[in-house]
Amino acid sequence: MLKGKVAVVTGSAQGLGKAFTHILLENGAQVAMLDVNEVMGQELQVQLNQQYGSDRTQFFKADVSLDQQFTDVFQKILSKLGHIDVWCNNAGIADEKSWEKTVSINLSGVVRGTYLVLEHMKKQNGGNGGVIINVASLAGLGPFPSAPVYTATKHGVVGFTRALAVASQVAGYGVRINALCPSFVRTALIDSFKQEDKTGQFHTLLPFTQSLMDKYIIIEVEQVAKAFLLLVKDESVNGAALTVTSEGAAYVTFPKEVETTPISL
Ligand SMILES: NC(=O)C1=CN([C@@H]2O[C@H](COP(=O)(O)OP(=O)(O)OC[C@H]3O[C@@H](n4cnc5c(N)ncnc54)[C@H](O)[C@@H]3O)[C@@H](O)[C@H]2O)C=CC1
Ligand SMILES: CCCCCC(=O)CC\C=C/C=C/C=C/[C@@H](O)[C@@H](O)CCCC(=O)O
Repeated sequence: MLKGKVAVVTGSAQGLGKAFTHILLENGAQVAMLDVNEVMGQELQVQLNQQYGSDRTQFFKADVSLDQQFTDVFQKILSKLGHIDVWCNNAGIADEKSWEKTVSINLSGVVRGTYLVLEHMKKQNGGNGGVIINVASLAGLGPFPSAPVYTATKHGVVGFTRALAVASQVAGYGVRINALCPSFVRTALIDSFKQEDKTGQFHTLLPFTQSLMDKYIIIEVEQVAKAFLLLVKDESVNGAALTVTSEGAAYVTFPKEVETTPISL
């Protein structure tokens, strides 16, 4: 039960972020929705307030790639809701043509959101601790050939999450940080990634991408939301990467040492 808890979800106007918002509300939390899409965000807030009660959700427009805007909205959320117990860096895009934008949202936006809330949550600053879930991808664990920059951002999210989780444990922040690594999920993002204005030079790999989608079998947002809730609730989990595929959810076991093959120079 998350009654009395305050959660923030970036990219919550649709897709996975909307599903995370629903499951948080179903479990009693109050949710601050943050998204660059103001129209969809405000429409969803009206729907959710009707479904769960008028004091349960608030929408804030913000672009996670813009430092000052994101910081200002963070302060607004804090002043309105008082404290934050759960933070989900979910906002993300897949655009190999505008690859700098992909990096600034998928990686820089995650770092920015994490550092903003960490200062509030960590016990050294008088915080009450909390949990941060960073949405990566299976492409954060292995190469997704048709989207090398997207792959790089998701690998970065996994690495950043795992490193910060250890730092938090060693420093005694009282904050858990975990990565969520879904396979293909039925949202607008994977549809958009079939368009040449998103795939750029890798448009020729579309048949390969489709074969990968067929191999991994597209899953539904609700399946990923259940895994998300597990990371929110299980206070024993820190520094984990939780995969979600058509076969279910599974924690990644990272090798203690990377396997190498010596060569003579
Ligand atoms: N759909 C999939 O197959 C998978 C998605 N993911 C990740 O899940 C996360 C959510 O993706 P989906 O729900 O599929 O996408 P989506 O496109 O359905 O939703 C993304 C949401 O993020 C918002 N957003 C985009 N840029 C933003 C920005 N700069 N600032 C604030 N909000 C912004 C959009 O307005 C949208 O509401 C992303 O990080 C994505 O990489 C990971 C694995 C699989
Ligand atoms: C760019 C569109 C992104 C869509 C959203 C996602 O994040 C989907 C990620 C889903 C699957 C990624 C699979 C990556 C697999 C690699 O680890 C590697 O196994 C692929 C190599 C090809 C193969 O042998 O299957």
